[in-house]
Amino acid sequence: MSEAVKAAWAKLESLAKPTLQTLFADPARLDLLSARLDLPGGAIRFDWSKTHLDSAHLAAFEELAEVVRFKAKRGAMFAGEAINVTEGRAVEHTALRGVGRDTSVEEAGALHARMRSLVQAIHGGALGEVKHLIHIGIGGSALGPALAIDALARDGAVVDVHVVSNIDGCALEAAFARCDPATTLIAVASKTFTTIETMTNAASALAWLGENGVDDPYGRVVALTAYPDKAVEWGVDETRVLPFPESVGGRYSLWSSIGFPVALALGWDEFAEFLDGAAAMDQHFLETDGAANLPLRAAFADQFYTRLKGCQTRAVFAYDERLGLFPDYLQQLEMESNGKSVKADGSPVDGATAPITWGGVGTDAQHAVFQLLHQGTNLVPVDFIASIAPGDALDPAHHRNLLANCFAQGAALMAGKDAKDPARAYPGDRPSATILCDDLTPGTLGALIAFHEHRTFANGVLLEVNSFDQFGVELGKEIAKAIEAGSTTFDPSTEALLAEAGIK
Ligand SMILES: O=P(O)(O)OC[C@H]1O[C@](O)(CO)[C@@H](O)[C@@H]1O
Repeated sequence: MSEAVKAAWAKLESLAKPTLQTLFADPARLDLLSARLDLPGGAIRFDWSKTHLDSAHLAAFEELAEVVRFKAKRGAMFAGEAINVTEGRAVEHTALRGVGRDTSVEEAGALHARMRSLVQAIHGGALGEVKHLIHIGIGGSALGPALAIDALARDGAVVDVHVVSNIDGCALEAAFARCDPATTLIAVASKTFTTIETMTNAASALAWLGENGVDDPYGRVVALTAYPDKAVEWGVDETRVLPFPESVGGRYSLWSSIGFPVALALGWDEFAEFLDGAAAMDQHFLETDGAANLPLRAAFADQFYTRLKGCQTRAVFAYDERLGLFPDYLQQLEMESNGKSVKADGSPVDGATAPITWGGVGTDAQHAVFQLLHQGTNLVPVDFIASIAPGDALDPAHHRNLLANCFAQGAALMAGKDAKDPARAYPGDRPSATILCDDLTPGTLGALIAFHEHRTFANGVLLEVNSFDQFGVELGKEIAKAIEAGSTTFDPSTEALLAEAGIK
C-alpha cells in the first residue's frame, strides 16, 4: 500500500462515527445522501441516509478514490485498455451498451445486429414452431439470463425459456419434463465453450431431442460463445453461432449474445430497452465525479462497513418477487469479482476485500432471517430494493403492504427499541440503504444491474484488486478432473468419500 493510500485509510479510520440517530439531527442529511436518476423506463431513487456515511466520510473516501486513481482506472476501462492485468484483457461489457471505445462499440453493434436477425427469424418461424428454449450455461452464462427472464418475462413470454446450469441431471430432467422436443430449441451458452457442466448438459439435450423424434438435433441448437470456431467444430451450423468478444467477462456477459434467451423471450425492442437502461447508468458512472457518482458512493458505503466496521457480510433483500434471483446474480458478480487476497500488482491485500453477499426476497425473509439482522451479534449492512408500481394486478393492498414492510424494516433496523426485558430489546443503529424504482421495466432492470457492475468495479479500485479474473475457481475443477481420470491419490478423507460413493 502506498503511503498516500495508507494515509487515506488512516484518516477514514480516525473519523468520528456517530450513530444514525445522531446523524439525522442534520436536517440536510436526506438531501445529502439520497439521489434520483431518470432513466429509460423510469426513475430510480437511491437512499443512503440510513447508513453511517456523513459528509466527512464522503470527503475522505473521495480522497481515497483520488489516491487509488479511480478516475484514471475508470477511464482506462471505458477506453478498452487491458485493465484485467492478470489475463492481459480489456474489459468491454459497456461497449455492448454503446458506451466505450469506438471500434468496440461498432463491433458490438454488428454482433447485436446478427443476434437480432436470428431472434426475429425464429419469431418469424424460420426454424419452424418454437415454443420452448432450453438455455444451457453456468455461472455468468446462466445467472444473468435467468434473472432477467424471471424478472421481465412473467406475463406472456414469446418463447418459454428454461435455464439449466447444474451438472446434476435432475436440473436438465426438470426442463425436459416441461418441454415438447418437437418445438424446443437448445441454446448452448459458454464463453469458453469448454465448461464441463455445459458441454455435458448440451450433449444430453441433443440426445434427448434425437431420442424423441427430432431428425436433426444439431439443427435445433444455437451457440452463444466467445469462441465460435469451437461451437462450429462441436457441430453447430455457423448461421446459428452468435459470438461475443473475449473482452466481455463471463459475469458481465448478459448484454452480449448470452442475452439471446432474454431477447427471444421478451422480443428485441425490450432487449434494446434493457441495453439502453444500462447505457444510461454507464453514462452516469463515466461522467459523474466524486460522491455524486452513485455506484462509487455505494462502494464508499460498502468499504465503510467492510473495512472500517469489520462486517463480513452484506445482505440484499428485493421487496419484489420478480427479483428473487437478484441476490444469486449479485453473489457471483461481487464475490467472484472481489473475493481476492492479492492486489492487481500481486502484493497481499491490506485488509478485508469482498464481504459475503447474501439475501432473499421480502417479505419472506422477514419471517426467516431478519431476527439475526435486528438482534444478532453480526452487524449486517442491508440493501432494500423495491418498485413503486406493483408487478401484480391483485388488490392494491398487496403492494401497499409489501412496500410498508420494506420501509418499516429499514426504520426498525435504524431506530431499534428499548425494553425492560433484554430479549425484547432492539439495539438499533443498524444500517440499510434503499433503492426504489418507479417500476421494474427492461430499462430500470438494465440500469440496476449496470449500477451493481460499476459498484463492484469501484470497490475493486478502492481495494486495488483486479475485479476481472477468477483464478480461485480453477483448483477445484482441476481436482474434479483428476478424480474422473482416477490417476491421483488424495488425502484419506477424500479417498474414503470416493470409495463410499463407488467412484474409486
Ligand atoms: O461461460 P463459460 O466459459 O462456460 O464459464 C462459465 C462460468 O465459469 C466461470 O469461469 C467460473 O468457473 C465463471 O466465471 C463463468 O461465468
